[in-house]
Amino acid sequence: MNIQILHLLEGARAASGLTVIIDVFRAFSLECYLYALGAETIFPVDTLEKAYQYREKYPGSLLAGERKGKKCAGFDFGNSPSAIINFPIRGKKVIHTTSAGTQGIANAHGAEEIITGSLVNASAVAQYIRAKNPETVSLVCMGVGGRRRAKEDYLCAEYIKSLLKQQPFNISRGISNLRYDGGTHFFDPDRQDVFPKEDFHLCVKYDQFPFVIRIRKNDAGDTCTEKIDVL
Ligand SMILES: O=C(O)[C@H](CS(=O)(=O)O)OP(=O)(O)O
Repeated sequence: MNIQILHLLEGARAASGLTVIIDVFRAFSLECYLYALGAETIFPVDTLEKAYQYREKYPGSLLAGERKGKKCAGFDFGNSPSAIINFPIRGKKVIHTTSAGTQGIANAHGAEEIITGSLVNASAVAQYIRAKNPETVSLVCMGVGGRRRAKEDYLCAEYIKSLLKQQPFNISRGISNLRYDGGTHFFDPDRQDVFPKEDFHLCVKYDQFPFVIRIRKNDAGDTCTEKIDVL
């Protein structure tokens, strides 16, 4: 198994084989929490226009996501896991657009298969890959806005790689360091309305979900996701 770690939007475009689009803060952590709360499916989209269009197309659906971290106009919620915990999600379709994570999915044209990656389901991702045993695995770290590298996504990629290679890895120490490099904005008192510290804690609870999120097309040909239990 050839494992490559790629970065940002250009990394998504270069990805091949079984591709894991990684976004720890916060897109794919949020999606795991949405599925854990019973979401029926999630539509990851790149543009706001498509998000609003899908809301019309799929009556009763919810809109989630951000631009510059902030909830978009007319959306039901932003990109914050802590904000959805008490929201009635069960059975809902959720349309999700973000600056980095969902852009990675939209740009991974060369991938054979796409799943999402985050610390909260990292072991499940590794288990899924091991079971499939593909020739090539691309771990794509989406970073900040898909344009600037971020420590948390690289940490997640290295962790998944270590699990695949069955090599020791100190994930707890890596997570402790994120508090000071990668996740500092969650501890800025002036930005708690957009990046609450609860989100940091929810996004770094590693290996809590025993499922992966796989990208597929629905009957209408729209890109959506499905939750696959693996552990
Ligand atoms: O909402 C987030 O945490 C980020 C904003 S940005 O990429 O740091 O500008 O979006 P995401 O797509 O989840 O990385």
